[in-house]
Amino acid sequence: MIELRNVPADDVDRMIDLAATVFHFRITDRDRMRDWVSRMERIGAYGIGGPGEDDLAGQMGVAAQRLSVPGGELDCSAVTFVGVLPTYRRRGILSSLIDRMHADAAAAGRPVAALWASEGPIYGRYGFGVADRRTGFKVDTSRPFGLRTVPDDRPLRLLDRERVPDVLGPMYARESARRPGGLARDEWWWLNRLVPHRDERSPEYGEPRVVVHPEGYAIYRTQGRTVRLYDMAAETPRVEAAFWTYLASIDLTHEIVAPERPVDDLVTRMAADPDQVTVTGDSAALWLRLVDVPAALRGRSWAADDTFVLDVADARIPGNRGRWRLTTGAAPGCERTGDAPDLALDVADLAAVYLGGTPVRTLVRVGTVDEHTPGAADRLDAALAVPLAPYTNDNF
Ligand SMILES: CC(=O)SCCNC(=O)CCNC(=O)[C@H](O)C(C)(C)COP(=O)(O)OP(=O)(O)OC[C@H]1O[C@@H](n2cnc3c(N)ncnc32)[C@H](O)[C@@H]1OP(=O)(O)O
Repeated sequence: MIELRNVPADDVDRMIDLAATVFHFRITDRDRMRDWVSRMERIGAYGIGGPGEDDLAGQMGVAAQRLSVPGGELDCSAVTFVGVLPTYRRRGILSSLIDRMHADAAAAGRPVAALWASEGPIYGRYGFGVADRRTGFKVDTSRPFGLRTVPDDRPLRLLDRERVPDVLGPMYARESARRPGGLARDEWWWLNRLVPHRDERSPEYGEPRVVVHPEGYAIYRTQGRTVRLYDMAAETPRVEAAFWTYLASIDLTHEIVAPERPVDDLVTRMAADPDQVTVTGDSAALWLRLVDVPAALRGRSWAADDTFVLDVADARIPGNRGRWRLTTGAAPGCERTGDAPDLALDVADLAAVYLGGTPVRTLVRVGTVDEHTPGAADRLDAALAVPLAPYTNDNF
């Protein structure tokens, strides 16, 4: 029998061991991991009455987060550290952890949940959709890297790592207000996840370097002739051009790799010689779940005044199912209705379009959204439109 319980603080090490087993990693810094897991809400699936009495068979961590959405922020359950031991897999433990997480999020008044998936096929069945993507670039800087955008010429300066939370925090908050998909970063997150002394995933890279401008920052590391960009925020394209120019002109380096950039990053268009920029990847980033559909739809701003009837399917949260009259515009509304739907879609597809990263029109073409009223998909896209593509750079 499996019983779900909150994991007490003195079981945090068991969670870390379980994670190392299921994700196949060696624990190199248990203290830092303990710090991180201790800060989460923790749900454990304990095996009761079997041979492994009181086994921790499965687990989920949930951080109480804030997700930037068009026009503001929403409380969000940020789901992480999910695992089920190989000896307990495929008996419904993950499904029960997800149901418990949904119930907890609803009770805490969090209209959305979000996660990064270890594998693409896992979370769609639970109503998660890919809300934003990341693009990777490689820039050849073995010859001068000219830009068509005139860089902002105010001076850049290097910043000590310890000052990162204070100096970059407000800049990141402004970036999140401009661009949906950002998660709140506290001091611990900045120091331990954005600028740790060592990048555990790519330990060949050196110490983090942080370069700041009055209207932005870039975090990078170097290794041999390569500059790797980790994070960048720029309030204007000219500031962004200043950072690309800086990164391209670091002495003794020949290339920039930037594997985790927004899909609308300007570097490909700014480059005077487009052949110097290669797109190296495109991958799913944040998976979003609308736990409370009407609250989530009322909780973002909209780019056009319109009204839609949406027929929403949801295999796991009955309260979301059925027809909703969505009013977009200055005073958004979302109420139940019996009227005929303009569009019918699964809650996972509603999550995929929610931040403006995927056009509804595209999902109609894919065949997963039904357009009952001709033109409704285009109208909803106009209402969902955002000036900057959604982007999440915190893989939690
Ligand atoms: C946010 C994060 O932390 S992402 C990290 C997720 N964790 C991992 O990838 C670590 C390694 N894997 C595991 O620990 C486990 O296999 C888990 C957590 C992915 C799945 O746990 P389980 O308890 O086995 O899942 P559960 O039995 O509830 O499966 C429910 C359904 O999802 C399906 N499913 C589960 N995992 C997978 C998968 N990796 N790929 C495809 N389908 C899957 C099952 O087949 C089942 O389908 P069904 O309802 O049609 O029969």
